Amino acid sequence: MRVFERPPVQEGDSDGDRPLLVLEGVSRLHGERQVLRPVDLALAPGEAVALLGHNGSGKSTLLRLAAGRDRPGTGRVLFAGAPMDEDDPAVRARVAVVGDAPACYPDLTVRQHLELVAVGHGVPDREAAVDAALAAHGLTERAGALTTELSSGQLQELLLAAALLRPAELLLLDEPEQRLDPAARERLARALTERRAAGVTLLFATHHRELARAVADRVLLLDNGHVVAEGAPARVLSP
Ligand SMILES: Nc1ncnc2c1ncn2[C@@H]1O[C@H](COP(=O)(O)OP(=O)(O)OP(=O)(O)O)[C@@H](O)[C@H]1O
Repeated sequence: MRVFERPPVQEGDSDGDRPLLVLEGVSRLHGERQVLRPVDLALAPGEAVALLGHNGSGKSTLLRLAAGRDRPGTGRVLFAGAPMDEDDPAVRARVAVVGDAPACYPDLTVRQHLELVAVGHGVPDREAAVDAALAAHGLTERAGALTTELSSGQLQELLLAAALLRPAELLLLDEPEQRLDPAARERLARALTERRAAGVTLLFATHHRELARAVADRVLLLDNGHVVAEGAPARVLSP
């Protein structure tokens, strides 16, 4: 069943058609094993691309390289025309990442964690923005809980809420649907389609085809480190 409808893509901004994120011949070896074959990928501003593939096919590897969290064996990653550098404050201000390792402040409550993110990124009308983020991610009832007291699904909601609360031009998400129940997955799909409609560029790995269909303009199918198919979700993903 088709659960989510995708809104149309908005017109691009003044950067025109210049890609926001480019991977040029990016590959990765682990020891002797080539876990990612050379990949070329360009994301236009406002484009949403989903990475799909079996466990171990190379999705997280590609995302870590795209985020500048890992260095490619060959090739290079460019963000807004310059080499991707995750330590560059300008890049940090423009790129939000939810990786495969949860990172939270253990001594803060859920609300305090989101407030800190909001302060750090200069979110306007902070209190209302935090309230909206709590509601959008099903966390209103848990606002006063310590982050260490959350269930694994609630923790994932918090990581997503923090990434989506702050302004970002590019969102890099590794299996954002992990540990979420069906209602939370629907909230996630809504939140991502809203960001996409607002012109945010998205690159995300997922095992959930419905999420890819709902959110992505383009899908890359990975198999054993190779990109084996690329195109519109309706073409690449079987019904
Ligand atoms: N640090 C590492 N050392 C050695 N091999 C690694 C390392 N990290 C990843 N790999 C290997 O690289 C391959 C790709 O892993 P990756 O995590 O990118 O896959 P994935 O598509 O994200 O899988 P999943 O869907 O299970 O998250 C796997 O075979 C994995 O074992």
